[in-house]
Amino acid sequence: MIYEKAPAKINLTLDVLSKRPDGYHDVEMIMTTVDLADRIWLRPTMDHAITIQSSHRFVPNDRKNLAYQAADLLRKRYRLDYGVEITLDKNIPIAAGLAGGSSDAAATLRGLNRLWELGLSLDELAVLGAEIGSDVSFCVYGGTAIARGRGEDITHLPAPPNCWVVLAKPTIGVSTGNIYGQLNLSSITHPQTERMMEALQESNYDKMCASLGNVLEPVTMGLHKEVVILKEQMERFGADAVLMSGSGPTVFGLVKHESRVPKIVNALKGFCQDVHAVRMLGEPIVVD
Ligand SMILES: C[C@@](CO)(OP(=O)(O)O)[C@H](O)COP(=O)(O)OP(=O)(O)OC[C@H]1O[C@@H](n2ccc(N)nc2=O)[C@H](O)[C@@H]1O
Ligand SMILES: Nc1ncnc2c1ncn2[C@@H]1O[C@H](COP(=O)(O)OP(=O)(O)O)[C@@H](O)[C@H]1O
Repeated sequence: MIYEKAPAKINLTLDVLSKRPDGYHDVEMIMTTVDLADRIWLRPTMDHAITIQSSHRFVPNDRKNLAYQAADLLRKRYRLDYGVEITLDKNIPIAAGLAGGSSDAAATLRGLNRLWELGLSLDELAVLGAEIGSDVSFCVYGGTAIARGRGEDITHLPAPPNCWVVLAKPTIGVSTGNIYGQLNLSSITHPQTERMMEALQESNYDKMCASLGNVLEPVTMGLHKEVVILKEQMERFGADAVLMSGSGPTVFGLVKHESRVPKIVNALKGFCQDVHAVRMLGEPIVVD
């Protein structure tokens, strides 16, 4: 039995550069992993089937599950007929902008590479991951990186300065495709991606806070007032800087001083069920 941890990501920046002929968008986004993770167990079976067991009733247990698609892709690409039972212990909120499904797929690729002794590098797994979804390549490595192309072109960056991350997800789901579809490219205020990269190089917390930006935030906020309210509340209760992650609806707040975290968490819990206070992970996943 193989165990893998599948951490969530947040977007420190998210810029959209252009719409592509294939329907996707060219993006430029800085992502980092946080210590909120799904747990995945991979158990070999004799029946040549891929099965999914999940602790969460809204997670599909068939081929719609991104972890299933990861196993299926490896089996087809390397002409294998091994059976595997994939058990998912979900902790990352679903359809939240935190890449939970993508991280499960990435962890399944890493884990099956070990279980089936395929000898693939992380770079090779990241290329395969791009066939499953735009965020899977980043999730194969974890850590901190700038992602370009449709998200699959990864350049590693230094870990962010240490701080707390308070995550809060309102009880609405958003469709990533719908949010990209409603973006008006001619009226975008681009985030300061270069400045964020400098902040990470310099390990400058204040500069990192001042450089947060996500062009999808106004789109999701225009559709869901809950996100606007949550961001305002997090700022009011004392987070140093607040941004929506990915296509949302999760909002995260950066907090330098640990003593301020309980007050923010308790205040948010009054009107939002899904609240987590976690640390940045920041460093890439290490494989033996
Ligand atoms: C917005 C981001 C930011 O990290 O994440 P989430 O909010 O989903 O976590 C990503 O770009 C989401 O990546 P991912 O969730 O893997 O998206 P995919 O399954 O590949 O695509 C879902 C849909 O989003 C749109 N899409 C996605 C990526 C991209 N670069 N351009 C797009 O236009 C397309 O309409 C696509 O059909
Ligand atoms: N392993 C998985 N965990 C969560 N959701 C999954 C998984 N596999 C497929 N999905 C589907 O993907 C959709 C988006 O899931 P998720 O990755 O949690 O969101 P996001 O891309 O916004 O971070 C969900 O609606 C769900 O039906």
